[in-house]
Amino acid sequence: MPPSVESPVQARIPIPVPDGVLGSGKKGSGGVQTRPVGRRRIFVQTDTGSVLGIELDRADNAQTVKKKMQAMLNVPTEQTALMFGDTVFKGDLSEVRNDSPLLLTRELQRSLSTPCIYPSSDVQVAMDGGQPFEVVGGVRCCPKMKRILKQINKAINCGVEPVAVSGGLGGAYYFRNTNGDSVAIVKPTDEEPFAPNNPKGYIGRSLGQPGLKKTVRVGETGVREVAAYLLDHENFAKVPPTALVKVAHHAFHVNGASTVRKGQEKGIQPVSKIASCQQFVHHDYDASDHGTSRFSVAAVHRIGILDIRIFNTDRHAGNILIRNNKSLDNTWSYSNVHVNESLELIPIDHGLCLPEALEDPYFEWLHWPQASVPFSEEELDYIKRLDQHKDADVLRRELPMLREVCFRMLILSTTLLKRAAAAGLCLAEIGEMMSRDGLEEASELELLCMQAKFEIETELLGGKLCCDDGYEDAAISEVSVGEDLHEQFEFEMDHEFDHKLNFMSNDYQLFPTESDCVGLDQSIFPLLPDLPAPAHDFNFSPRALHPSRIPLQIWPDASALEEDGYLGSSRKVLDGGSSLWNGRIEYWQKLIADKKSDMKSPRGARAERSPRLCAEFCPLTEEEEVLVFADNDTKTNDALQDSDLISPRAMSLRSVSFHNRKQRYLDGCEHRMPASETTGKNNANGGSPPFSLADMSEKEWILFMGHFEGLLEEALANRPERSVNHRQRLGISCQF
Ligand SMILES: Nc1ncnc2c1ncn2[C@@H]1O[C@H](COP(=O)(O)OP(=O)(O)OP(=O)(O)O)[C@@H](O)[C@H]1O
Repeated sequence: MPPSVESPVQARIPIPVPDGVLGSGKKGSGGVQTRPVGRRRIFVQTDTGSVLGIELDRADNAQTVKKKMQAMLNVPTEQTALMFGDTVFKGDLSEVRNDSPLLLTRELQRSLSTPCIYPSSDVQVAMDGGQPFEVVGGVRCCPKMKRILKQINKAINCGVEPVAVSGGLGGAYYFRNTNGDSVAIVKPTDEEPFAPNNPKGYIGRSLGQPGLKKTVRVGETGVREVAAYLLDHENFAKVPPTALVKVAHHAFHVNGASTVRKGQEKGIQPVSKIASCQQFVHHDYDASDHGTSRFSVAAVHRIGILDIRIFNTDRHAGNILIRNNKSLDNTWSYSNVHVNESLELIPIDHGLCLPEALEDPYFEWLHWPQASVPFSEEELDYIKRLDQHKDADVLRRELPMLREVCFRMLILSTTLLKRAAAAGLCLAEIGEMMSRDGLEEASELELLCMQAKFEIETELLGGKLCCDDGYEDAAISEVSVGEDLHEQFEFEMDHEFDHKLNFMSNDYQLFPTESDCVGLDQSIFPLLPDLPAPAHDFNFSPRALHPSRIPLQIWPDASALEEDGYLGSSRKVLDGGSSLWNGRIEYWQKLIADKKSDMKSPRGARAERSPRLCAEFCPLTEEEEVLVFADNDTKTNDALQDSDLISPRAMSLRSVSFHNRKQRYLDGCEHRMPASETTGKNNANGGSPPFSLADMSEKEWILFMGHFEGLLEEALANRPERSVNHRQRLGISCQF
């Protein structure tokens, strides 16, 4: 049977086997459940949008599928990969489920400027014999959606046309019932901004390449819309029912297609696409048309809680629809907030949530007064009942085409929400922790993540140091696991990220504050804030981060140390692993704080500024050993803080207030990062390069979350009183 040709669809993948490990598990063998092998139909989509419906036989494998694609669509099979989500099929296809859409894409998608090839206009389009609307993801939880789709199918068969939506950057269509009322908004994935068939001129990238937000790929917003609905338990935030559908209609836009191609002539089948389909919500206006101070606290909190969980990067006012429900008319005041209960807030457009890296989120509500009102008991109870690992499993099951890193993002941000809410933070404070303060600054959350990652890499490497250069050990090779798909995404940001991590390392270890150095001869401190930029030929990857290298790359004349023979002996010091390493850092800080006056010679001072070298010069006393290594022992830490043995600045970094740490980090970047690194080369949206959760192995991810939770707890414990911020924000940002 010849394969039928379909229009662009988004890759759909079979259900992965959840492994239950922190909800972050690798997919099972092949990443999919084993299903009985037999004749199946799959959809294969090229990254330019063309789709083939292919009947799979037992004997078929990745190569035979590629050959069929070549025969029908004239797509080259060389250097292409057949994939869904994170999984790449090299041969066997026995685990692919019926109706799974796969993506055939070029293996080396290195550059955003790669020219886009559009579907050739002579492609024949054929229907697969089904209804115009068929669900391919997310409907199991949504009987309401089934009813809506039934209405639409009936209307389409009666000739009711959809209406193109004029607003927004992507292609969207209101589908109607037989009465002509809009019942759903449909957004085809290949009409997203930058996608090949965008009707508004925002084209130029292939499916799978970084999209409008670099951390969400072109063609992958639809599945996120569904994810937001599935995560909105109890319809707490009122996300309208949403499903992923395969829908065929000639009204859809196909760039470069003739009228005939679009199927407007009799006998020509309409194009079908993969799209998100969301219930149409009757509304009066959106939040950009209305003064926000009359929104109820509860309504704002509900949307805010969702936004934090899903790490929404696109909650602008236009994405909150307002319905004036007169039957609920009830106006009341809380503090300075005058609330009108009749205004119902409905969140829409969640295509840019669950990014593949820590973006700068966008929360329109961040400075609304309602966000500074403490959570209610009901809200706290809801947050407490959230289970990020179960949520990740729900998404794995219902939307297996979502990438693993999205599940990690969900786990990370829900963990933040739960911990922060339990610690008494209000919505605005949690939102602020996630938000960057200006384009170039990292958020508190990013800094926590960077520190957690730094700690685990140090830990993994510290435990493995040995011989030779110590880089090619098991720990490092695990760290280096990088899948092709992630490499594409990381390609452009690796360089910046390397620098950022380096600077962070510098900050932690070799960046005393000015007060530490009062009275010292500045000329003997080449590492003060006017430190020259690090040597650019020292551009190691975070994956190859190695404690013994850290001081070298910022040490202006490291070769001199090598000549003096310091480096060889200092390696021994590191053999004890990260706690020893941390201990040396603390000890070095102590030296800076307590022994300033003893630093007589440049060489002596220089040596004492190195945590590795200080161990050679000034071994710890027994008492100091106890104190310095009691990193996680609060009791001892308290005792340490009270004692005069070590100055406050010499305490563990964990006891340094987070804001100070952030400031030092940012100051460090400012002083040390050359202009070319801070401008123009960052992500497409401007700002700091995002922190990626993708390049961690399973083992690292588990370790990472452990460290992250510990650091988060300490950061929360060290925060200033909430009420102070609360009052300030109410007074400054709102007018009533
Ligand atoms: N569920 C819905 N019910 C009613 N109208 C909707 C719904 N979802 C979206 N709309 C309308 O369609 C418009 C475009 O939708 P949406 O904002 O989701 O598209 P977009 O292309 O992602 O937009 P943007 O470029 O603003 O992110 C919205 O401004 C809104 O008026």
